[in-house]
Amino acid sequence: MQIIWLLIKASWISATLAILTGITSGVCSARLIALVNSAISQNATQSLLISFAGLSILAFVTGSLSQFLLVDLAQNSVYQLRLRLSQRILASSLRQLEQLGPSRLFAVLTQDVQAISNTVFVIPFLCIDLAVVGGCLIYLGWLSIWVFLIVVAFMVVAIPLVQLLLNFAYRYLNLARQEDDQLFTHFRSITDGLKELKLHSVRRQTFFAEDLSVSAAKSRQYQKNAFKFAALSSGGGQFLFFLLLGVLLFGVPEALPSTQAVLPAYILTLSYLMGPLGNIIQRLPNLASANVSIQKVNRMGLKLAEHAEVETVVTKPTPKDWNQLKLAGVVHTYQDPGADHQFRVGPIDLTINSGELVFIVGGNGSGKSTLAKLITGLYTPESGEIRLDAEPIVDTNREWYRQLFSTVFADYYLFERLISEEFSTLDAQARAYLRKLELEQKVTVQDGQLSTTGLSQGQRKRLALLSAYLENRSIYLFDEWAADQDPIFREIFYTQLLAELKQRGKTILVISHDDHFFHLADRIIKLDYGRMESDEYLAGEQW
Ligand SMILES: Nc1ncnc2c1ncn2[C@@H]1O[C@H](COP(=O)(O)OP(=O)(O)OP(=O)(O)O)[C@@H](O)[C@H]1O
Repeated sequence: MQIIWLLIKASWISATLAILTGITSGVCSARLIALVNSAISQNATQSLLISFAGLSILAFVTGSLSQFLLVDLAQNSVYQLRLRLSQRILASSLRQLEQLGPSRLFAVLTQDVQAISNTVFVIPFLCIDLAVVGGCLIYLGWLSIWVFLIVVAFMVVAIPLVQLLLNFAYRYLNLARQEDDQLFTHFRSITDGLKELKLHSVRRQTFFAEDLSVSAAKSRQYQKNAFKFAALSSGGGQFLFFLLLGVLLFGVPEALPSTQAVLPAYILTLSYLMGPLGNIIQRLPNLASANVSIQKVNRMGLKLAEHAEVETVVTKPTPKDWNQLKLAGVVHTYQDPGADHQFRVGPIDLTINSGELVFIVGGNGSGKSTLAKLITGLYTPESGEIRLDAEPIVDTNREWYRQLFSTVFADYYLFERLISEEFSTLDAQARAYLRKLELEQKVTVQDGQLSTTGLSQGQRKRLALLSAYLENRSIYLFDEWAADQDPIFREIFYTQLLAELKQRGKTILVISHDDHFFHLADRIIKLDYGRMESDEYLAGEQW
């Protein structure tokens, strides 16, 4: 069971201790049953009373200790799983994550990790139950080896039958989990496409009836089937148990008269066993469901690991005085499985000089944002090379290289926490920029934390610009930054803000469709269908 591995991986010492104390507790419980049997069949003596009291206390202490250890272990393993998975996602290549898609990542991070943590919670109880069952079986063997063999033979037939039913449950849970990925995509459509759905009743009804309801119904059906099979296996287990009692009560005394004396003890012990055995059978479907989730997380984890970037802690300072950033024959191809055609950007040969203001222009879908991801090191070129002066950018220094860039992509994410090299002056700098960006009435800054990000699109983009300003890196990249700005602020951006950055010695790459500001660039690179159509230096000083 993979979930047990999860616990052992969290700490094998605690796991071993928990197992040992759990076994002791189980054996004590079984021994207590044996004592009860003795006390019923003989007279209750002083020594039996002392043993009974001692065993009860030992069963309580070892049982509690085992559960405490397992509770710690269980919670630690869920904690580690959450962190490990998040780290793996952070270490994966951007392209790989784009292909997996946010819905699948989100489903794994929330639903699967939750399913695992819910099941891990019942494992401590399951372990104690298993120990009790084990101890009782040993006692039964000691009472009469023949009856024990009959019980074991019965179990050898009964357990695979129950297991068979559980396998069906397991299969349906797997299908339900796969369908839930699809369902999560529809849930995202509800949250992200709320406006469009509200405004278009036919779209809303079609989406609801043909996408969401279909997916939810499939998931419901799979879950129903899964839990019905699980119920059948649990009920079947109980039925088989009573069948066993019947055989012991009515069949065994006929065949083996010598066992008559131990049968009351047998029946008492087996009846005591029913509780823990029932619990185990009931909890097995939970384990199956957690196993599906673990497989899902592992599969995702493995996939992520396959594409994990070389983890490098950036110790080398980012260069401030570089001269040239060179792309030589750089190519990126989008190879989405299922897509009938590929899109290729490149081969791109391009040299960007330090301090240049470069506009990257071209029609929609010409590859501007892809080129930006290649230049910033977010995409690894599938062929060709990027060099910063003499240094080729490879897997081991790509993380270092990325620290050169401050970006505001078209699909930027705005963090409420600001980061700056100078933490002591961060608030003062941020307030100055808030004034410059005409946001001081809307947002305040305290200890590097923005008071709100709930603003208009254009205002949020200004906050993203503020965040980039504070990072104070060598190269700035703006992907259609001005698209959401009013004409006045658009003008301010092109004529003042870019000029100030240039005066501060920054290299600036601006992806833009605003052709009436193109004359302000030092250089214009035009892309067409993934190729560089032109690279034009503009004469004269515009600033
Ligand atoms: N995540 C993606 N998955 C698959 N293909 C993609 C992806 N992003 C871009 N593409 C492909 O690359 C092409 C260029 O996209 P890109 O975003 O680089 O263009 P762009 O010039 O920035 O366009 P726009 O001006 O519309 O922002 C697209 O037409 C599409 O075929």
